[in-house]
Amino acid sequence: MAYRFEFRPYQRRFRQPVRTHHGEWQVRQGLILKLTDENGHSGYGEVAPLPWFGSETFDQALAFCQQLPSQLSDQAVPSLLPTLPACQFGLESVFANLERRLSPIDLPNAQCGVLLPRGQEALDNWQQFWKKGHRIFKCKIGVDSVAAEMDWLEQLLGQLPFGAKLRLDANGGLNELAARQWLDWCDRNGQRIEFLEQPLPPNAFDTLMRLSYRYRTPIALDESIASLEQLKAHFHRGWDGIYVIKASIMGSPHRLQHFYHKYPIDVVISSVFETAVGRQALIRLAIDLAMVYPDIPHRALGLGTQQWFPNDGLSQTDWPQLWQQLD
Ligand SMILES: O=C(O)CCC(=O)C1=CC=C[C@@H](O)[C@@H]1C(=O)O
Ligand SMILES: [Mg+2]
Repeated sequence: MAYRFEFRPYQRRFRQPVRTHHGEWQVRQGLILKLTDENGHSGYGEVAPLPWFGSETFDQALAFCQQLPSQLSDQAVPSLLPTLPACQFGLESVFANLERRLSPIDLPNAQCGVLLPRGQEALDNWQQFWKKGHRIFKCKIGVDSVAAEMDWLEQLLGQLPFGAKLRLDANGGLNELAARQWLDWCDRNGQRIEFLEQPLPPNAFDTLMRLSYRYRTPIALDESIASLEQLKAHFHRGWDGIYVIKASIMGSPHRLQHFYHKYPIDVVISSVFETAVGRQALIRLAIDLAMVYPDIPHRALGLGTQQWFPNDGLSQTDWPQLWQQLD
């Protein structure tokens, strides 16, 4: 069967820059894909590059989409180069969305971790999310001094009810001493810290392994395992911590699911600040993975990022309307 392929670039300015050890991120650029079959049914997908995690750039993804024919067959996808993981994910998703014809669903808020702003704004904002049912809160560290960030987070823990859990994310921005200070701090805060994400850069694998044995608080990796090849390498080198999977930049979701069938690793499906189109593909993937091993407890998804954008219509799940407004 032949399908009409269309794509529309988008860009979304964050309400405030996302400040991490990588720097300040002001605008999210991506592409929405649309595939229409001969009966007029359409499916949608999203290409959301994250080059500082190792994916292609937006310009490379745009150039790739521009050179695709306007008529695609379903053999078009598997042959993508591994250097275009966000395009690979988007194309497999658009075919799956068309073929499965599932209506958009949402997550219960308790199953969706919220990325809070830093500092005083986190103290001012967490309650609105708690009232909406969120129980998992993520905070970025590794930007200011350890002392200043610990002071802020102790204030936050002092305000959070005991049912809440914190995820800390250093984006590889700590050195070993600071990582040990943070892990000691996490251990001293008992069960209230779910994990410490990427305390050291990806090239510090041996130290990350050592720290994962020395401290009780789990260590989660995302920059280290940004591609499926890196994920497999970490698994076979013995990483038995948490895998934060940014599936939107990890290429084929089918290949990821195939690996998970064989090795049910401890996974968090995490956002790269996609629109509702990409977010829906991640929710579907998370459900598919959970259904493989329904008896394993599954961690909340890291998809609580919509509040970082103004109400620009790209968080809605009325995709024909979302598509129209990109014209
Ligand atoms: O994982 C989450 O809970 C939210 C998404 C998130 O934290 C990130 C998305 C994209 C890039 C980074 O700034 C950051 C991360 O490092 O996980
Ligand atoms: Mg992270």
